[in-house]
Amino acid sequence: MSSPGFSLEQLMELAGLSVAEAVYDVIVVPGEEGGGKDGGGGGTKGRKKRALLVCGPGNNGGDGLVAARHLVHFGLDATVVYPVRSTKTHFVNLVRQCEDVGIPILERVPAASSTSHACADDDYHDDESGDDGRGRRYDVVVDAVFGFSFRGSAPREPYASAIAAMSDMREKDGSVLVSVDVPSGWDVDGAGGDATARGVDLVPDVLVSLTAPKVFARSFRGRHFVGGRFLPPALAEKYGIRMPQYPDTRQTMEVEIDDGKVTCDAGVDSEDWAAQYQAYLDEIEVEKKIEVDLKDVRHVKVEDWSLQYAQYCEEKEREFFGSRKTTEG
Ligand SMILES: NC(=O)C1=CN([C@@H]2O[C@H](COP(=O)(O)OP(=O)(O)OC[C@H]3O[C@@H](n4cnc5c(N)ncnc54)[C@H](O)[C@@H]3O)[C@@H](O)[C@H]2O)[C@H](O)CC1
Repeated sequence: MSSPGFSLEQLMELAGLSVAEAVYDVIVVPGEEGGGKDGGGGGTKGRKKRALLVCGPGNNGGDGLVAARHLVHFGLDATVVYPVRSTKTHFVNLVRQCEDVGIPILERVPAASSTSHACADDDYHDDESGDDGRGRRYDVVVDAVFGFSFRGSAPREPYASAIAAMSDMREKDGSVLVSVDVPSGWDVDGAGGDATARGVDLVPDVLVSLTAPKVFARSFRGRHFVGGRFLPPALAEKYGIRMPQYPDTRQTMEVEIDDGKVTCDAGVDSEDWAAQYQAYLDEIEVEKKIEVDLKDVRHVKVEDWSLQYAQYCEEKEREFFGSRKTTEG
């Protein structure tokens, strides 16, 4: 089988673009002040919509950096929080690309606007802390702290505080909270409630699943987009991965998973897709035939993802056909 041949950089660019598209759809209302096609996402009338993107140490954080840049191109005002900067060249470049379009890079999540002026801690009023001192309210906060490689019982600092601060902004400022791939601190194979039990109090309004929804998403109750339109159809077909039928040029589509039932109302063949996707979920749950679902692929290190993915598929193919020969023969 030939490798899909994508580099991590390419996948991340497409993933981040999907996130930006979903964020735009959620917060920019056409015709409203500061939104809509006539004025762009930032609009020429009213103030620009403001996005705060909180980026973690891994590739989930990279998706956030990419999304920030696209949001600026879409006309929004973006600010990035990147507490611990990766020294990998690609990430250094992503930060530079953000700075080149005027995105401030902060080290800490600013206090919610409703508390910032009352905050006794003067740290909150210097550039290092992140608060611009104007009690700025963000229309949307993007949680790109941890994705599918989050491990352990609880997030370590500085991320535990960053996650708590995002929740605070949602509660106190009414910012829309959008999580990238997996809400930070949630168990990718568990249910959302598990996180609360572990003291992670983050409940996003919106989830953008990349490539395919992970297991926890069955219990997610907010708005749910699937993005990351890059899996070659032949590969998806060969391994039974039901991909969304993205409409026209869209990078995302909105879906609904309600008590395990998948529905979606966007685009071409969406009804077929919903049925197929439901079958896929059932299949991976019960049959465990060729397990090339993304739940397993996530254990592959994302660096050199495409090569390892191809090797993984080959291995599964050998296992499947090998065992079938033994059973049949
Ligand atoms: N689906 C796709 O095809 C693509 C998905 N992408 C995104 O990549 C992330 C997964 O990236 P990865 O680098 O493997 O991991 P994370 O970003 O989730 O985090 C790893 C990072 O976090 C640290 N860490 C883990 N647990 C803890 C903890 N308890 N406390 C503190 N720190 C922790 C760990 O040390 C690492 O530094 C996926 O979800 C998508 O968003 C790609 O962009 C490409 C395509």
